[in-house]
Amino acid sequence: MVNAAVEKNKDYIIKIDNLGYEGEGVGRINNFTVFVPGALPGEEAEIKIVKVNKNFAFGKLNKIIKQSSDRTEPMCTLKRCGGCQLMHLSYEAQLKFKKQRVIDSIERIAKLKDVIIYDTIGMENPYRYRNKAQFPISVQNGKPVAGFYAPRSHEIIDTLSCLIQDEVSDKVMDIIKKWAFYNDISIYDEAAGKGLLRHIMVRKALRTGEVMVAVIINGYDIPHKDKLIAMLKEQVESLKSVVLNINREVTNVVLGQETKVLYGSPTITDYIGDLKFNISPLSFFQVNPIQTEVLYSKALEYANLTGEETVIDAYCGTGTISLFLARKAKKVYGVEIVEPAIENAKKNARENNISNVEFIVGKSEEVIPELYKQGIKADVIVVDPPRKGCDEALLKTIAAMAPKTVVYVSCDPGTLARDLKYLEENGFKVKEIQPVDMFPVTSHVETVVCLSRKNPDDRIEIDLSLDELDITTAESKATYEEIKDYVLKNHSMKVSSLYISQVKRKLGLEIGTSYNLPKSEDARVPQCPLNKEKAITEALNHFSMI
Ligand SMILES: C[S@@+](CC[C@H](N)C(=O)[O-])C[C@H]1O[C@@H](n2cnc3c(N)ncnc32)[C@H](O)[C@@H]1O
Repeated sequence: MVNAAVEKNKDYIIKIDNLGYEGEGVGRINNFTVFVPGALPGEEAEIKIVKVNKNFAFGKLNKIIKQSSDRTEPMCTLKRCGGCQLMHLSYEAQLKFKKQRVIDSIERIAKLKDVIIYDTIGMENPYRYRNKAQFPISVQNGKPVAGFYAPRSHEIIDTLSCLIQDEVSDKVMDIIKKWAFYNDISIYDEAAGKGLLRHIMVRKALRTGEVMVAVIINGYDIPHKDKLIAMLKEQVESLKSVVLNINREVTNVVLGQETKVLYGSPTITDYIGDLKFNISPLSFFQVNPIQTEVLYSKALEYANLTGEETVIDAYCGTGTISLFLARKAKKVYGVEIVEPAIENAKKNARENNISNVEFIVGKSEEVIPELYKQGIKADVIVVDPPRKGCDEALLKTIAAMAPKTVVYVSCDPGTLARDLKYLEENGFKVKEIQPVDMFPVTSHVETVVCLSRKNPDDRIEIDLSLDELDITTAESKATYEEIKDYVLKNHSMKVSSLYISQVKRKLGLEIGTSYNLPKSEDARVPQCPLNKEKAITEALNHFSMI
């Protein structure tokens, strides 16, 4: 693309002003925004422009002319892996960056001023903290490779040792690559949708040391499985479970719905605090067990329970937060969409002798309005949604239920700020915000927020009929603007709200009423071209909306 400000393949000198949300340096050339992965604020660098969009460009770092005092030598030797965006930034500066990201979203999106936002709680050792590794597998030069994708690409960077994973995952990846190579196991080709071996997942329980290996395949079985099990048993200490996960779909989603046990148990066990949890391959379990204790303690503190409260834990996964809360509350309802996670949650409650908790399978935005309809009103509601944030139907129900406290646990400051804005406008006050570093050396930020009802004596201050609650919506909540930004940034194309609506409707997602689409696809209404449809579909995938 020709652009008056910058030219592709040309070298420039740039001053970096700040860090973008994905950890890239951001500066301006001729008043035009340029993202430079690897560059830091305060640095002056020589870069080559590698991509030019209408509103911004990407530069490749050639040489640092003036270095930031926050720069550190990354401990990892992989230069092009897209896994850790901030390893070149001192840990102290990473924590500041994460706090600033939260402040920016709260001010820019939620438009809230004078909110207490604490410093990010970091880790003593910000390496080897993950309890779950999940790598795609592919073939390069005739050999299997596994690792993160290079940034903005589907090229796998073969990772012999990943410094944010437990050492056991390095060992398991090596064993499976060797087993696949020597036994001529076919490897999945993403473009063709053919081949057997797709992904490897390794989970290790921090406290018990138990290890689970999941082999994700585009098929129903693997040849030479006895050899694989023998190799794993011989070399992996505390191997508790080897499973096959069947994923025959042409999709970016890693795990399929069907799992078969090849060896040992279908679950592994770990502890958070003194609570014991069963974890199955499909269930969500926080990946940083040390910081999970910090996060949950904060959530419990914010819930401020006396033993008399009815609590709802929306998006409860395997019931971890629910069980933490149950010991201090009268009754807890946990709601989660993944059925095996709810089965684990029920088992977890039994094994921890906790009986005042009820787990319900379903979408929070459908189940919780239904509970409200049945007359159940929570005193405290905890939400811990995926990145796309809370569905509006759930937020409406929270506003109608008017609990005295809402605790919002979030892994995306943008959607968090959007939802806080809604809650502030509908009866709640944001009291304080605590970022917790769950994902050191990456650009991801986890936050826990305490909100209280603005008028504590007026329980139902929002006149909201249940008919208004769109409890059937399956639509998640990346905004149209977020989808447009994604498409612009990744495909250099502008897409209209109309086109997004058309694609969402085609995919069976509901459309916000404000777009007021015609009942039939009138020939006079412009139709989304295929290339834009593909880009929008990718964005919807990215935001986990499909
Ligand atoms: C960020 S995780 C939180 C899990 C749990 N609170 C924890 O700390 O382990 C989000 C969870 O929401 C679940 N989920 C996603 N969409 C959902 C929905 N619409 N309704 C209920 N649960 C949903 C996911 O399966 C996942 O378990």
